[in-house]
Amino acid sequence: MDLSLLPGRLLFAIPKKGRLHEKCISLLQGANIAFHRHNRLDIALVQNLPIALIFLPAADIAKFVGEGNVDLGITGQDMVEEAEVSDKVVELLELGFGKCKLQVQVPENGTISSVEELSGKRIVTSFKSLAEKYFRELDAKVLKPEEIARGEKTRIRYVTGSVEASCALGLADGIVDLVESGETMKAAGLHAISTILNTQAVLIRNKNPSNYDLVTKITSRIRGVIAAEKYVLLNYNIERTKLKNATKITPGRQAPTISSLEDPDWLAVQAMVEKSTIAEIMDQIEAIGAKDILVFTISNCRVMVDV
Ligand SMILES: Nc1ncnc2c1ncn2[C@@H]1O[C@H](COP(=O)(O)OP(=O)(O)OP(=O)(O)O)[C@@H](O)[C@H]1O
Ligand SMILES: O=P(O)(O)OC[C@H]1O[C@H](OP(=O)(O)OP(=O)(O)O)[C@H](O)[C@@H]1O
Repeated sequence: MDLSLLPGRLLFAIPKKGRLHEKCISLLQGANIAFHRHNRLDIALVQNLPIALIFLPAADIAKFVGEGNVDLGITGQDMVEEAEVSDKVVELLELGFGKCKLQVQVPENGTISSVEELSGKRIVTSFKSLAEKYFRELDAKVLKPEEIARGEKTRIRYVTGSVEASCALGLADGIVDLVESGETMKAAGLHAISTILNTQAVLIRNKNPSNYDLVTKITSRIRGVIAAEKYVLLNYNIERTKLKNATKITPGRQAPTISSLEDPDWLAVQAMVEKSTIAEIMDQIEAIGAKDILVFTISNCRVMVDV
């Protein structure tokens, strides 16, 4: 990595591959952060802003942002917690993708049905520090001090992947692993008995970024891209007498835009609506008499909404 190119540039770490990578690339495109990544290079200079993109494993980004001199990064909240840097980074935005849960799982046909029964037994995971913290607190409640003093605490073993096979292969009594659809857990004959945390991809910065103004600009652009993906613009016409009922259904983000029509008995309404609810919303307003219902996608925006 040719570090001579970096002075004066904000360092922005992006997952170099894996399930978060593609979404991150489309976020950068939506935020007009233009770059060309040469094959196999882990650094790309942004052409239209003083930024250098650093492509790293998602598992390492939290450490580089929290303890290194990387200013900004995108990774999973689980990675931030696992890296034990949550006190060293500032979470700027939840990005709405990469959602999953870190859960304690045991064999469905086994004898263990609660986490308390796992205290003192064997756990396998790729999230060693999170699992150790969780079971240290559990052991303190469940085990006697003399049992802990005798070393009878829960034993946490680290594996890099295929954690779900650990019970069947006799290495563990339970596992701590991520669950998104639940397919892997089900296929492995496991079920969840406790959730340690919910996680999604986040934009994080370190406590003293090299360029606050640029961090603010990037955050605002990415917030706009996320909001534009989450919302659509709904337009429709409604009789003036039904406006109150209609705007209860489509209150908009701050308030709906109401425009008059040539026909004094009718009004035009425009409101932002969450994409995930648009079909149901259209059903409801059509049922009360809305006409000419049109939905427009938002290519980009700057609105302060929870994303
Ligand atoms: N089903 C899932 N399995 C693993 N990680 C997931 C899942 N769903 C969302 N994530 C998020 O993605 C992060 C893992 O991304 P990462 O790129 O490190 O691994 P990966 O997608 O499994 O790719 P690779 O195995 O090539 O490293 C997790 O920490 C979590 O935040
Ligand atoms: O609930 P699901 O949608 O099935 O996803 C959860 C699985 O995905 C991840 O494994 P990954 O696919 O990254 O492979 P790995 O086991 O090598 O980590 C994770 O470790 C779980 O095993």
